[in-house]
Amino acid sequence: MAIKYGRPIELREVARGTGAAVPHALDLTVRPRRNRKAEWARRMVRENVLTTDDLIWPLFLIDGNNKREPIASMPGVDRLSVDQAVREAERAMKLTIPCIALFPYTDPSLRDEQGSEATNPNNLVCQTVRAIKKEFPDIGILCDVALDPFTSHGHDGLISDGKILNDETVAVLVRQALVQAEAGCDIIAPSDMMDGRVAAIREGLDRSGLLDVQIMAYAAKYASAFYGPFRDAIGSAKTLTGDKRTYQMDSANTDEALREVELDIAEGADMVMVKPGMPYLDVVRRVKDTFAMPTFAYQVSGEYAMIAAAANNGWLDGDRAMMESLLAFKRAGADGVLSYFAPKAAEKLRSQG
Ligand SMILES: NCC(=O)CCC(=O)O
Ligand SMILES: [Mg+2]
Repeated sequence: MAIKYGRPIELREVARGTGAAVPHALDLTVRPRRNRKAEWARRMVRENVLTTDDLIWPLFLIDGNNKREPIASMPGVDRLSVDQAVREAERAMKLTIPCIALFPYTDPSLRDEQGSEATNPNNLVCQTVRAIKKEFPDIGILCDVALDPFTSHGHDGLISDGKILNDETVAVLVRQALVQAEAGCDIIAPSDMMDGRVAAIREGLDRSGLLDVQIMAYAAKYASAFYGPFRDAIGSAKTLTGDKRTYQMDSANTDEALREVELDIAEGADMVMVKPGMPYLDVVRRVKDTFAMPTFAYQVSGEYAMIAAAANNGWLDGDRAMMESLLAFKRAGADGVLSYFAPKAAEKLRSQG
């Protein structure tokens, strides 16, 4: 007898004699709805759970003091001055969110062709890392490595004749990773998609004695339309020339994602990431099943904006859509999610006890 998912396929033939006793009842041995009949029953058979441990909270930084600047395309998300970022780190601690991620809005006067501010040991990111670590040494801090918040052209790397240079960029990224790690950052997260950057950064960290600094590689990062609001947030939307398709992945591909992830693991990544999130859950599943590595997904700004905007219009229940979208990452096999919903979701999870 053929068996599928633990049950004989010919079940209907073998299971029943004369049918059910209740009038009008269908002759069904198996009724999947029984396991959904009450909340306690649903809890008993629930396969995946979201907890605050699954959340990484990205924060946007801006120069100044006691400043919070709303981002129009990301309702509910602000750019924060260093002191305010410290307060949000405290909020994350209290909500038991294990890790925050930092993204700077660099003053336009500090942006140049080379993204020089990226390697300034006193840039906004490094200042914030030091300020947070001083007050809250026990929260994890992730810093992005890429040049786009710092370049006048909005690209993640150095440009020559319209071409993004790989190897020259990697050398700068190593220096960027080092200033961040020296400031006290716990996880270096290269998001630039240059080839060979994970190996180069690992070597740079090890040579500087920063052996415990982890690397979370944005291993499969796609050239996506869903990054729009993020580019508003860091101020690169207006300046970006062209697109990022010569370094970020083509959304049509998944085998290529496996090759990218495999390379980053071989080069020393401790954790890998797929980005964006919701439109790429198939990639998350394949990566997790293939490599069994700590696997993260980034629910990016456009995904946040879609849900937030629809909720603000009364078109869907924002809280339920948020929780459903986050649980979907767990179902796809992710160990955690970078999400702008992190504090709101954590508050909800904690109120549910
Ligand atoms: N390197 C970080 C990002 O590009 C974030 C994109 C987004 O949230 O849209
Ligand atoms: Mg790669």
